Amino acid sequence: MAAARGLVLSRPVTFVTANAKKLEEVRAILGNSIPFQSLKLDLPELQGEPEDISKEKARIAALQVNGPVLVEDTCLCFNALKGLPGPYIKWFLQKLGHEGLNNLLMAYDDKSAYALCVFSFAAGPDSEPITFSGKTPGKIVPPRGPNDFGWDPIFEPDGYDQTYAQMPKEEKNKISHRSKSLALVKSHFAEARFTFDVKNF
Ligand SMILES: O=c1nc[nH]c2c1ncn2[C@H]1C[C@H](O)[C@@H](COP(=O)(O)OP(=O)(O)OP(=O)(O)O)O1
Ligand SMILES: [Mg+2]
Repeated sequence: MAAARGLVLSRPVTFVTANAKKLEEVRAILGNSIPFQSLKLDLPELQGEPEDISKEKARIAALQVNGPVLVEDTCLCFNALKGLPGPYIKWFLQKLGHEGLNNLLMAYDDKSAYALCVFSFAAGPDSEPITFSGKTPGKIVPPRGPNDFGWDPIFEPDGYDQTYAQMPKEEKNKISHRSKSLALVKSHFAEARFTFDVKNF
């Protein structure tokens, strides 16, 4: 029955990430719009363009899970640095900290930046992943607010006088790179009329 209406996923989608904070936000943003389970795996990451990195994560995840997966890769891109650190932000943050990231822009007047989240969905190990990108523009500022998620304290989205870290979670989740990307994932699932074979869950 369901098969005639669209692609049937015989298993729930597994969101694969090693980052508990990402998972928390994805849960809050998706609610029960897409049933998913999560798996904590630190997937290897290619170097290159954000979409390619995200797609490759999805391929590896789908092989490991042997079923439908969602993954995402998040970038923080400084316009003065032509988009860097971009996908390498994790290592820049780890080595330089918030202050060092601010210092990278010391030589430039342009402190503008954007947060980019690229989700990839692979229906299984033999399917080509599809990507969904969400971008939120802002600027890099000295850290303000709680230091509990990555570079949130140094990213002030355009139109706000608070950093991501200072904003209430619901507010961040309304405007974030992650929520914009997930909005596209949701509409893809709605349009593709994915149905879930519930008895297999
Ligand atoms: O909304 C965010 N607000 C602040 N910081 C954030 C956000 N989202 C990711 N981040 C941090 C985590 C990591 O330092 C880097 C992205 O790297 P990225 O490879 O995508 O994340 P990850 O390795 O922590 O988890 P995963 O296992 O899903 O790859 O930026
Ligand atoms: Mg990662």
